[in-house]
Amino acid sequence: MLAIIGGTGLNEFSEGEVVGERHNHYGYTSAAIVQSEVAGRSVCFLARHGNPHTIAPHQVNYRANLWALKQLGVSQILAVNAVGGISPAMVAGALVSPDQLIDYTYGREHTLYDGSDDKLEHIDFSFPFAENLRGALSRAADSCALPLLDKAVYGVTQGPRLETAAEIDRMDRDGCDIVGMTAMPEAGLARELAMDYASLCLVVNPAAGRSDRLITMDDIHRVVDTGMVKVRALLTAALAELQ
Ligand SMILES: CSC[C@H]1O[C@H](OP(=O)(O)O)[C@H](O)[C@@H]1O
Ligand code: HPA
Repeated sequence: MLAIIGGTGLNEFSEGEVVGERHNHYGYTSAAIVQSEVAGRSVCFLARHGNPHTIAPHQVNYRANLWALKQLGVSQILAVNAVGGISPAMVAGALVSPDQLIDYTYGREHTLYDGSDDKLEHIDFSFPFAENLRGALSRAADSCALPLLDKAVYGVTQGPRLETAAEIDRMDRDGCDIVGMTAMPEAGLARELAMDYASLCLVVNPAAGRSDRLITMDDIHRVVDTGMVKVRALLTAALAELQ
């Protein structure tokens, strides 16, 4: 089974049946998980920030979300993320499938190996995003004639505030191309649970200090409104690729 985790601007993917439990031993999932048929396959959808969108990125219960998806038999996750653009190619409106990440978050419940049982594994995380899913996204982008940038480092910040210009300069020096607040611990937990995970990012603003304007939510929402139409088309085509 494949799951889509929607972020800013993607609260619903399609109508469907509520499945699974909202509560597990990690607490409550962000929202009910909804299952439906898309492109001839069964897909689960979970709204990361709740529906309506009220949960801040540092307060998302990533462990409950990932655990609940695993219990439903999910083995592949396509995550949707709104991000800021750092490097010049990452302009507002661009679609990006990152191949690497750097985690700048802190204080989040970021692992299932928390001492609550006797288990401990040090998972390999050299390549955080699954190549089979990234390949499907690239083929889907070709079939929809939608440009998709498939090499980018996603820097994950704590939020919910946006970054300072100096923080973005530092992230640029570190090699980050895009910045968001949610890919970790989500991607790490997916790996701990042996689920393939890839991220489809929509660049919704130039990162702090990367344009001559301040960042406003109005500007972001304008990009989200048009960009999510492309995201939905690309996801639907990717699901067909993954049959
Ligand atoms: C200025 S919008 C910030 C918000 O959008 C992104 O969320 P998501 O990855 O769930 O689409 C970013 O990480 C922040 O949480
Ligand atoms: O500029 C940003 N910074 C962090 N997260 C974001 N999510 C969308 N835009 C941004």
